[in-house]
Amino acid sequence: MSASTGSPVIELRDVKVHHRTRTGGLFRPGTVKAVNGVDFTISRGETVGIVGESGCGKSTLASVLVGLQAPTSGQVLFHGKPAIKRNAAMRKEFGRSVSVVFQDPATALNPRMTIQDILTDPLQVHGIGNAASRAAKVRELLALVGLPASAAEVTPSQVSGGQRQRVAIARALALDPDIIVADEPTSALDVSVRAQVLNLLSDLKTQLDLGMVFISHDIQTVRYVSDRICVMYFGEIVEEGPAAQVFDNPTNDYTRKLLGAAPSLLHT
Ligand SMILES: Nc1ncnc2c1ncn2[C@@H]1O[C@H](COP(=O)(O)OP(=O)(O)OP(=O)(O)O)[C@@H](O)[C@H]1O
Repeated sequence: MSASTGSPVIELRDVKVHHRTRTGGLFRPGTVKAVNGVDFTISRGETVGIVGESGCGKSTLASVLVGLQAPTSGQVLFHGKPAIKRNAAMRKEFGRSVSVVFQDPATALNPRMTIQDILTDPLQVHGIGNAASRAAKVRELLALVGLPASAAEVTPSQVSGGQRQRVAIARALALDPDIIVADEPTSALDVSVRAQVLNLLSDLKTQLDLGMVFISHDIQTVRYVSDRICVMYFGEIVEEGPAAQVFDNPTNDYTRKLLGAAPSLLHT
C-alpha cells in the first residue's frame, strides 16, 4: 500500500459538529458532541480508515468530508482553500472531486432507474460529454467494477446485493473523483461477498490513484484496506497512525479494547 503522496485534497482543522438536544437533564437542553475537535487530512493515493463503535461520530465526520453537513466550528479546506465559502464553481468542482459510497446500495440507488441511467446521471448533471461518449463511459465504469456490459440494461433490484454495491461504486467513479468516502460499504452485504467488494475498492484505489476514506465499526476490516488508521471515540480521534503501527502497537486503551473485541475478519 502506498503512503500519502501529495498535498491534501481535504483537510479538517479542529472540526466540531455539536447538536442541541432536549435530553440534557430536567427542563434543560443538552449538547451532543458528535464530532469534537477533529484534525484530519486525505490525499490522493492513500486509504485512511476511520474506526470506532456505533455513535462515535464516524458518519457525521463522513458527511462533513463530503460537504453534506457544515461543521459547528472549525475549518474544512479543499485543496488548501476554505470550502465553507465556496462559490458555485468551487461547489461543482468539490462535487466532482469528492464522492461517496453509502452502506446500503438497496436504498442508495433509485430502484426505478436502469443502471445505464444511474451511471449516466452524474455525467448529465455535470454537463459532461454527449450520448455516445456517456454510453462509452458507462461501459468503461461497468468494466472497472467487474460487471458485464449487459448490466446497464437492468434495474438495481435485478442484480445481487454485491453487484448493487459495485454499481454504487461505479456511480461514485463516474466523475473521475480524487477522493471516495466509503461509509460502512460492506456492512449491509452478505458475508460471502464482503471480501470481493473490499478487494475491488483496494484495487481501484491503486489503479486510479484515488484517495479513500474507509469508515467501519470493524477494525479488522479497516486494517485490511487502510494505509493509515484513525480511531474515533466519543467524537474525537484518540489514536492515529500507520495501519501496522496502530494494529501492532496501539498506544490508546480504547484501541486495545477494540482490537481485543475484534472478531474474525469480515464476519461482524
Ligand atoms: N441530527 C442529530 N441530532 C442529534 N444528535 C445527533 C444527530 N446526528 C447524530 N447525532 C448523534 O451524534 C452521535 C454520532 O452519530 P454518528 O451517526 O455520526 O455516529 P456513527 O459512529 O456513525 O454511528 P453509527 O455507526 O451507528 O452510524 C450519536 O450520538 C448520534 O446520536
